[in-house]
Amino acid sequence: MITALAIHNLSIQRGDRTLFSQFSLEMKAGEAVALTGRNGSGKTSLLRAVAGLLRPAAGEVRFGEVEAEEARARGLHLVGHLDGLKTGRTVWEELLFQTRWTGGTDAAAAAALETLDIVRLKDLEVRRLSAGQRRRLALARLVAAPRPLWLLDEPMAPLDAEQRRRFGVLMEQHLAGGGMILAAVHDPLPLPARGAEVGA
Ligand SMILES: Nc1ncnc2c1ncn2[C@@H]1O[C@H](COP(=O)(O)OP(=O)(O)OP(=O)(O)O)[C@@H](O)[C@H]1O
Repeated sequence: MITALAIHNLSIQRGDRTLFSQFSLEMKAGEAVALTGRNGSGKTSLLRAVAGLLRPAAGEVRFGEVEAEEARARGLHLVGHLDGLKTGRTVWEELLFQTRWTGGTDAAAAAALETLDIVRLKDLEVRRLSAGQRRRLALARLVAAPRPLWLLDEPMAPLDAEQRRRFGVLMEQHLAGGGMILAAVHDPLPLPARGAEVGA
């Protein structure tokens, strides 16, 4: 179980540009941090580096006592703004695939449909979903396969007011259960969160 995240002096380069350097942040269980910064400052790149999908030019990421490879394989979820969904599957097929892949049960996937309010979309192809519905499907894996660290890239952006409220409650519950949330946002998170600016 990951109970801490420490990012130390991280630098990220894309092409020949240094997006940011010497970025440091520490978090512990129960905390949320809102990553802010102008478009292109490197928020998405930072989340991908924490998830191990992008190699930083310098610095390190530690997950408390848990070894990085194990933490990344089983201790975190990254929900990006491209959502990572296969558009030809139905909602239920895609959620089952994502849930099994990340270690959740079929029963938990069924419960996640309810939690994210997408039961009636179950048999629809992912390509037919609206942006907000698609995001809710992407977020469903957070509850279908519980993992302590949520890395969220503009999670609320396509959600309407009611769905933002519902997802706010889910985030609160995750934190209350000892989870951590690191979220790239342009609007404030609907819960108490520290701020950290990228590329300032
Ligand atoms: N593979 C790549 N090669 C070169 N540059 C890249 C590559 N991927 C991303 N970039 C650039 O890196 C910069 C940072 O992108 P990133 O998506 O991390 O920013 P962001 O802070 O999340 O932005 P936004 O607020 O617009 O979502 C951008 O200028 C982007 O064009």
